[in-house]
Amino acid sequence: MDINQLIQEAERAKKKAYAPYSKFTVGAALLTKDGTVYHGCNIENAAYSVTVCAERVAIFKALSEGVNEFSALAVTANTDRPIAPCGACRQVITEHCHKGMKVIMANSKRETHECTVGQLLPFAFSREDLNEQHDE
Ligand SMILES: O=c1ccn([C@H]2C[C@H](O)[C@@H](CO)O2)c(=O)[nH]1
Ligand SMILES: [Zn+2]
Repeated sequence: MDINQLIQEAERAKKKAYAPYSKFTVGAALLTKDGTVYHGCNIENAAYSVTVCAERVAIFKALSEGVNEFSALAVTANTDRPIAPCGACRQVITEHCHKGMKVIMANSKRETHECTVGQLLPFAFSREDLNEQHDE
């Protein structure tokens, strides 16, 4: 699966978005090591803060099926520049995807921007920081 195909999968996922409040639809496509693609779309809620982004939906779908080895993530929306995942999603992506994994950001004009997970969230707080947890 090449990058353009993965973006196309993200575009398909975007069509399923449930975004009646923002009207801002987002699609994500998560490629697993074995070549399976998990789709994600944003799912909003009348209690706005309960909304889940497309990226996290894709990751949580895979994890909930016992799949946790990923090789690329594509995200797309109707933005002027290729859509950049929000901070909450960057934290979740960092927890479950290796540092060198490619993140492909795109928009509906098929403009793209690529970076690695490590570049997406430098100096990330991670599970390693919890190892030496002491009370004062
Ligand atoms: O990277 C992003 C940024 C935003 N959203 C969603 C959340 C909300 O439903 C809407 C507007 O923020 O877009 C995503 O799914 N992914
Ligand atoms: Zn997000």
